[in-house]
Amino acid sequence: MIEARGLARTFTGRRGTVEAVRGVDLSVALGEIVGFLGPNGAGKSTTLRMLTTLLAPTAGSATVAGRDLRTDPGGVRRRIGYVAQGGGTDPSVPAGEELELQARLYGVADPAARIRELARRLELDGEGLLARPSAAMSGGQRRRLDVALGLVHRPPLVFLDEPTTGLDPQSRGHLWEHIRRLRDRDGTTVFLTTHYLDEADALCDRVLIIDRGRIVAEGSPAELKRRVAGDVVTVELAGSGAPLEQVALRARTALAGHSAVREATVLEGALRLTVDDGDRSLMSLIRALDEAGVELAALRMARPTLDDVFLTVTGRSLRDSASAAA
Ligand SMILES: Nc1ncnc2c1ncn2[C@@H]1O[C@H](COP(=O)(O)OP(=O)(O)OP(=O)(O)O)[C@@H](O)[C@H]1O
Repeated sequence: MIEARGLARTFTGRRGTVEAVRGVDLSVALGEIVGFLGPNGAGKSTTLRMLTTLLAPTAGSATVAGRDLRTDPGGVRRRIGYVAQGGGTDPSVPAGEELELQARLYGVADPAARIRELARRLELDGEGLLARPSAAMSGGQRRRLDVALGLVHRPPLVFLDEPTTGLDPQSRGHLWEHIRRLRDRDGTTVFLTTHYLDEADALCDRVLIIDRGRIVAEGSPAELKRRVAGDVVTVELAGSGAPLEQVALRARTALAGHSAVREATVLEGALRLTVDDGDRSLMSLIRALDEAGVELAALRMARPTLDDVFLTVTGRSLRDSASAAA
């Protein structure tokens, strides 16, 4: 659905040159929900604006929905939907009229039927809702209207720029459901940007992490977390009279040669392990400790977050970078 090679964009202004996107390669397959994750200013919107023909690349090439970005931008536009950050509705125009105008712009065959269908799917069919201007809607309703506008012409590929920014947790979860249904029911490919770690994790089949204009990691959320960070296992020990620190050191020695253990630290009388594929290695860790006569009080496994992944590949926390730039 998307193949981009060496996509780059430089902005030159009075304050100098900004290399917003520095040679991005990416592939998106049919029917995937792909998340573009990165801190503020990483280059997400610039990449999205290039892929949607709104901004000309300084270098590189891309095929989007089967059309060449440079030679056939009109073809790309007809085949994609784009929902901008903050949407594009006129706050004073009734929602139904906005949808109708959009349907006519794209030459949709039976606009009224398409609008009814979209309103039903995106729960905009409540009492008098389409007669209201977006200024008189809740944040969640307005966002669903933005998405409906991007879908009027049934595009096989839709771009969503920070679709849930500013929404309360309930409305965010609600919109995620709608986005999943787009994929599951219509096979629509979704490419979205976000700086929410939990959103990328919960919603996306695949995540591309961008930092300072470059893609620094990609994979499914589970793959990324497994590949880059391992799992964190905390082993609490039963002393049976012996000082815990001593038992912890014995436990560490027992696991020193274990193939899944990457790192073992004694911390406040417990053993903290970073292990490969915790799900599979947990049983053999317990066995090794048992064979060494180490008595366990409790065992906890925590999954690394996408922030751990970002930390591993960039040396910075995405949370800190995001709040520092905001
Ligand atoms: N028109 C422009 N002129 C100059 N610099 C720009 C322009 N648009 C973007 N930039 C710069 O390019 C870099 C990338 O911006 P971009 O908006 O793509 O980041 P982003 O990852 O989408 O951030 P956010 O999460 O805040 O939307 C930033 O340093 C930004 O200041």
